[in-house]
Amino acid sequence: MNRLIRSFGHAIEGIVYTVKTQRNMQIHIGAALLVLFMGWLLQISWSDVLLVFFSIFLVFILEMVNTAIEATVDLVTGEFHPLAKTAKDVAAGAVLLAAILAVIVGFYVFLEPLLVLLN
Ligand SMILES: Nc1ncnc2c1ncn2[C@@H]1O[C@H](COP(=O)(O)OP(=O)(O)OP(=O)(O)O)[C@@H](O)[C@H]1O
Repeated sequence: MNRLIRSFGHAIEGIVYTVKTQRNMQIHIGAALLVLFMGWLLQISWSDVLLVFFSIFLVFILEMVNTAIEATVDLVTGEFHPLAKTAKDVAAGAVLLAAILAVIVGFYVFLEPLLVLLN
């Protein structure tokens, strides 16, 4: 049980580290809070809330994996290496893809209620 609690503590440390040190993560959190507030204002359906949560968490998760890969690469080498570049670029690309998906979901969920509100 103690081991389980310790693992949980390490996981929380990882989340806190990412939020504290990664500017992109802070931007993702700001954007997520804004989107959730908009969802509340526009009274989007529960299934759309779920969709929004999935996209938000996907971006958070990949930003954390990206941070882990960056730390690992920096641990292994401080020198310029084509494989280090590949590892970091691919990880960053994964975050970008998740962010694009989040924008697509945003359009799908918010476009209609926004148009209704504006009319
Ligand atoms: N050791 C290295 N060898 C080769 N290229 C590298 C190396 N370290 C970084 N790069 C290149 O520089 C880019 C930026 O790397 P860096 O470690 O500064 O990430 P970052 O800009 O802090 O990323 P993020 O904004 O996601 O935190 C990488 O995507 C990669 O193209």
